[in-house]
Amino acid sequence: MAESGHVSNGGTTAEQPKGDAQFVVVANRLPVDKEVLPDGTVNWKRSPGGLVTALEPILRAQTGAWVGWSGIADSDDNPDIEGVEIYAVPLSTREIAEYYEGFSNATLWPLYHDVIVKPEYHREWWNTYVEVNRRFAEKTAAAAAEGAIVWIQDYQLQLVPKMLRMLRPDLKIGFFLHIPFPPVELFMQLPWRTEIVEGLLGADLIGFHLPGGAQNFLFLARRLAGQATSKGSVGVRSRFGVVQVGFRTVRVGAFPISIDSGELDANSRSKQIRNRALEIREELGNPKTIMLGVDRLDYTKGIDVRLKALSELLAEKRIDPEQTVMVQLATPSRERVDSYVRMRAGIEQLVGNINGAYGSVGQPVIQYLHRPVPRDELIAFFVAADVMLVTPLRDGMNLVAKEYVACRSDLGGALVLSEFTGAAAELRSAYQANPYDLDGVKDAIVAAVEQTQDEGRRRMRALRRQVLTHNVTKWAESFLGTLSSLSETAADANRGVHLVDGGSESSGRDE
Ligand SMILES: Nc1ncnc2c1ncn2[C@@H]1O[C@H](COP(=O)(O)OP(=O)(O)O)[C@@H](O)[C@H]1O
Ligand SMILES: O=P(O)(O)OC[C@H]1O[C@H](O[C@H]2O[C@H](CO)[C@@H](O)[C@H](O)[C@H]2O)[C@H](O)[C@@H](O)[C@@H]1O
Repeated sequence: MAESGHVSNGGTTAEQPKGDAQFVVVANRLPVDKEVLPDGTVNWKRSPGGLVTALEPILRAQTGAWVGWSGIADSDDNPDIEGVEIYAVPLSTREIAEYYEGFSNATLWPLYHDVIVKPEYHREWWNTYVEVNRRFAEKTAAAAAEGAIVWIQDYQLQLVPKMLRMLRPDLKIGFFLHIPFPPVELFMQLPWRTEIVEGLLGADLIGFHLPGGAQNFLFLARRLAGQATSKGSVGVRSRFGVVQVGFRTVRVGAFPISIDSGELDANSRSKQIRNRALEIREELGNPKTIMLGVDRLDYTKGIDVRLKALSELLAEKRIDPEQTVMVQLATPSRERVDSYVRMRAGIEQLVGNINGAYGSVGQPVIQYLHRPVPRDELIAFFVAADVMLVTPLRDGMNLVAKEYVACRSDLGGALVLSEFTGAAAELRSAYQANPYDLDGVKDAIVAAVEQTQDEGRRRMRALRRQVLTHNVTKWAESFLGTLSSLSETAADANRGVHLVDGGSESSGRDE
């Protein structure tokens, strides 16, 4: 890899225009969604995600800026948000097809999620990914003040750290990956694997949800970028890995994201939500058991897994269709990507098959909504659900699992959770199962349905202890605290760390 310090000496220009933001967040999407009211007026609504909730106060407390795309094709909208400078990066229809739907969501997304569907490798998609990442880097360089802290988010922007460092070596740059970082054998498929690893190594701190992702990355930094790295195990918010890039030291760590658990806990206790939860149960025909799934409609989420498990349990009469209703809330997602179109058809066919076989007139076993549900309604569903089904084949974290737990101050309900979510590492008291083992999933569902009240309360208490003490603010503070405190010099940074020399691409495996 071209050592960034070296490149920056030759490649940066003193005249690079600078902005005034001391803290800059860079993400594929802006923190607001455009809403056109019936009278034609435009309103920009804050996006509901946890990332926005956690970062907004940090952005407002200083001169903060957010660089991102508005989510609309060919738009030069640059919304005004009080307290945060917005730097919109416009994307053309072609760029959305090639950078967002193509390279981000039909190449990287399936590759990083265990190749559940086959990743597509197209050179023109890659070229557009490079172009768009460059545009994000340039916008960020223009927004950031001298010495500012910049936090780049996620797989859509993995080249931005290096591009930005070349433009602005004065910045402190953090990067966080919200999806899993794959095992070496899968990552090696990527024709542009070295460029991606080198792109990330432009950061001072690279964060993953889990230590396993951090360790996969360290191996690849040694193997593909030929850099010396630390070899010991990475801890959670501790024992950071080290990559020595020339005179620069890059830290690599695990920072599991969370939710605004306090706010959800408080909202879910309100009388209005409690009443709505009771109403939902009534509307569903007062079944003994309400099961719930809440997901973006994505093949990684294992919606088919839970439907197949339920179908077999109904066939084996281990679950009574007269006493059970499953609600599946599915937000439309990436609807122009082929694999999503196929998956939606498959899920809707399964829902139809199950209702056809086990439902009765006016009483389907599965109630399926293909649309986002307003936040308060979603909270009421969490409060109403006896069994929450979270069964992804692979998921970086899965915030839904944590949201369910935060909403159960009554200590009711049970969480069935795939082992292959990031959340499984923290939510040990859930009914965990391997989503590829259908019998295991079925047993977990039955155990959750049949749990005694005492057992349920014991498990939920333990889950809530974890979720309420580790909220999204703690996540942001632990990442940004680590980034701000990093030592400037390699000598300081590496004190006591044993580094293993890197091998080049052609030298074969070094372990
Ligand atoms: N049908 C839905 N209606 C409203 N919100 C939803 C729906 N499905 C998912 N969400 C919200 O979207 C977020 C999903 O986050 P997460 O589980 O981490 O998965 P991902 O980010 O991959 O979609 C959660 O905050 C969840 O409440
Ligand atoms: O922006 P979209 O293409 O509509 O997709 C929505 C987001 O999906 C991904 O979420 C991930 O981040 C969550 C929070 O860290 C994590 O819990 C989940 O497991 C991940 O799948 C994606 O990473 C985001 O960039 C997207 O905006």
